[in-house]
Amino acid sequence: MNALDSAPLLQVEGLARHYGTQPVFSHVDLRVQRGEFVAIVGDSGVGKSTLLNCLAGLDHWDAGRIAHAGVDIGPMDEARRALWRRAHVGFVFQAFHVLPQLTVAQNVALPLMLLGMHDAQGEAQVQEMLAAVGLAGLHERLPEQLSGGQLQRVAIARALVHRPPLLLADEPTGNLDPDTAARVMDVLTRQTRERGAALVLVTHALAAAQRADRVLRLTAQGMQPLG
Ligand SMILES: Nc1ncnc2c1ncn2[C@@H]1O[C@H](COP(=O)(O)OP(=O)(O)OP(=O)(O)O)[C@@H](O)[C@H]1O
Repeated sequence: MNALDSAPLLQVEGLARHYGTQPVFSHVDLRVQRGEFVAIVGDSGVGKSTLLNCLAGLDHWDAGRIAHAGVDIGPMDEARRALWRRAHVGFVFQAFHVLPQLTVAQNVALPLMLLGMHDAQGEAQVQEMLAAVGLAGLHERLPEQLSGGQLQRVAIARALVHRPPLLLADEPTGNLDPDTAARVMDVLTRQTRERGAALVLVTHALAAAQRADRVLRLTAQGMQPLG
């Protein structure tokens, strides 16, 4: 095993972000190992979504460092970061970003298509993922023919289908009834436990946070273990 393989899957040191002169957070440190599930809680507006966007390389930060498997993503230019994100990150957003003109199955297959992996094996992964989130019979439907909770599950299936090593989820069970929420959490935790992904989940839902290995609270001063 070389030094990069033994590095934490995600390592954040001294991260700080502000909007104009308004600080959002500072001194954020975080290490997440492969196969580990970390939940982040915190008051509304404290910067949880902003932090997740930084971890995905979708937003910039003003101080500190983010490394994935030992690779610093700070110096990467936009194009390189986009390619890196496509292969390495599965992101479940609060807004679903499901493409309205594509069917459910095509939406889920999108990451595989972009990675040139949409072959027979890839299509099997699409079907497997749709079944895992409880959408097996709906693959030919268009997004406009789905409920909010079903759309959320399409977004989750799409985030996981290419088996990325880092999963970032922003309130993934926010629009779901308790049974469906539990099922979605099953899918996320299985991907973490069985495939060794690292999962960072932002949530206000106690049921989701209780499944985590660690729960951390984000405040303006940084991140602390809860309890
Ligand atoms: N484009 C922007 N310009 C200025 N301030 C912003 C901008 N986007 C977000 N903010 C502010 O940054 C802070 C962090 O927002 P963020 O959405 O990350 O919080 P959050 O903890 O995820 O909130 P919630 O739990 O309500 O979703 C908030 O106070 C918000 O008002």
